[in-house]
Amino acid sequence: MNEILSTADLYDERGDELASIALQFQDLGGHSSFSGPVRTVKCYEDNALVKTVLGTPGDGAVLVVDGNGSLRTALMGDMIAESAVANGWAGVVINGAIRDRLALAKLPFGIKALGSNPKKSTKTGRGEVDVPVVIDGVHIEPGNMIYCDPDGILVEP
Ligand SMILES: O=C([O-])CC(=O)C(=O)O
Repeated sequence: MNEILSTADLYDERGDELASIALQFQDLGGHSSFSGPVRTVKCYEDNALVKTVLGTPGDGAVLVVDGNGSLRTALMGDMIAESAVANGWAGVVINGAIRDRLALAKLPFGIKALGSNPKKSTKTGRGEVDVPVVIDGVHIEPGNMIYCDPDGILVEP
């Protein structure tokens, strides 16, 4: 995202055309302002799909991971995040937990997540890729634009 245009400025310009996610995510990456077209993974305490998708070219997209809000296992750590950076992803929004906070904070990457847990996720590959997801009542589809900064998250349908 253009660092000058904040989500608050964007909201003032566009209003309720943009959906705002009220859930209070933490900013855990080295970039706290980021935006891009959405791709999605829906999974539950299993991060094999997150790893696979972030290991493919991101072309500036933001991966929205609907982990159903579980804080019991980490859906991303420093290795997966480093691969995402190398593959050109702009960032991730994880409705769930991450781990390796200290390393993630140093990466040139946007990360919003609910919190952290050192416990690994399973890796069975269960879940879905590029399906519509709902986070805190906001419907998010692959291809929507998402704008993130320290104030919050706006989704453009
Ligand atoms: O492998 C995992 O489940 C997550 C992780 O620790 C990493 O990305 O480094």
